[in-house]
Amino acid sequence: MQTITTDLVKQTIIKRPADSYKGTYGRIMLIGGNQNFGGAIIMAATAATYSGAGLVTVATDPSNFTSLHAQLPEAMVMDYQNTPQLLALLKGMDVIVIGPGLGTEPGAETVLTTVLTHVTVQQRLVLDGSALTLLAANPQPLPASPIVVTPHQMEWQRLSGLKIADQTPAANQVAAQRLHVTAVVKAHRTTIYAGTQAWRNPGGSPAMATGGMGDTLAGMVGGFLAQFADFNHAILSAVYLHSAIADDLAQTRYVVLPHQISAEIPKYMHHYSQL
Ligand SMILES: NC(=O)C1=CN([C@@H]2O[C@H](COP(=O)(O)OP(=O)(O)OC[C@H]3O[C@@H](n4cnc5c(N)ncnc54)[C@H](OP(=O)(O)O)[C@@H]3O)[C@@H](O)[C@H]2O)[C@@H](O)CC1
Ligand SMILES: Nc1ncnc2c1ncn2[C@@H]1O[C@H](COP(=O)(O)OP(=O)(O)O)[C@@H](O)[C@H]1O
Ligand SMILES: [Mg+2]
Repeated sequence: MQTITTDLVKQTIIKRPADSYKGTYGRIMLIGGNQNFGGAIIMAATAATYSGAGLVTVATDPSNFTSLHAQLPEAMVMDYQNTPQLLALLKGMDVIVIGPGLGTEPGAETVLTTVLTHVTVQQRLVLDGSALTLLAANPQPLPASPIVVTPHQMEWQRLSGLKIADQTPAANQVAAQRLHVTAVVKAHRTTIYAGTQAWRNPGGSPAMATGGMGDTLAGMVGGFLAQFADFNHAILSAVYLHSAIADDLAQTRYVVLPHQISAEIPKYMHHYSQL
């Protein structure tokens, strides 16, 4: 297993060409946030936007529109239950993140199925949180698109069938290959599996153990995938930076909040782009 290096991150986060515009940096849709978990999709969308995604659309429960806009006026919104509009907007997306705060009610299952059956091979897909729990409870075929899943250990148990105690690197690798996904198995030391390759994230601390920390990572992964061509390197760089920022903040803080990480992302990306 390789450790993710700063070299990989600095090679991934490149200087922006002068002759570029918002379309250059990707169109991303983040889908989730039911009436109870609006914060999750707000945190994910904030992370995607602060990661530099060019155009951000959030498909969520309408009860979240105002709070989302108060936090993130850069984002566009739509009602995730409006299937015709969802299908129309999905077509133009480069990246789709689904799951943060989506919940597991039947309506959420319908949204997930709509996305899984319409996403194209050109689109990159991030499956997190409730999307993984729904998939595990009711397996359905995954599209041929590049897919990354970002489970915590219980979500990975549900999805892979591996009990937490059995989630060894070798078993995780086999499971990721069987699912045809890149798997970011989150833990104190997160490990990432893609085909025959595996990486270990060197950072992270218990100061990160706050609700929304994974939602923020899912948004960062989506934001990086919207901009950086190499699929796995974009994912690895997002995982690395998420915990690197948290570790720096934790030097003077007992707990690090997800939105504090998002606020730091542009500064850290600038730093790595200059190296
Ligand atoms: N502000 C918001 O809107 C927020 C909304 N959120 C959204 O809520 C949705 C549900 O996501 P979820 O992760 O909260 O619940 P679920 O999938 O049932 O997993 C929890 C179960 O797994 C167990 N467990 C064992 N190991 C574990 C581990 N390493 N890490 C974590 N859990 C571990 C754990 O064990 P226990 O804690 O009981 O010991 C418990 O039994 C999802 O859409 C998410 O995006 C959240 O992000 C919070 C902020
Ligand atoms: N003790 C810890 N050490 C390192 N990282 C941690 C620790 N606790 C939590 N994290 C990180 O926080 C995130 C938690 O993700 P997740 O459980 O999905 O959160 P949520 O769904 O509430 O947003 C993961 O990136 C995980 O690696
Ligand atoms: Mg989560």
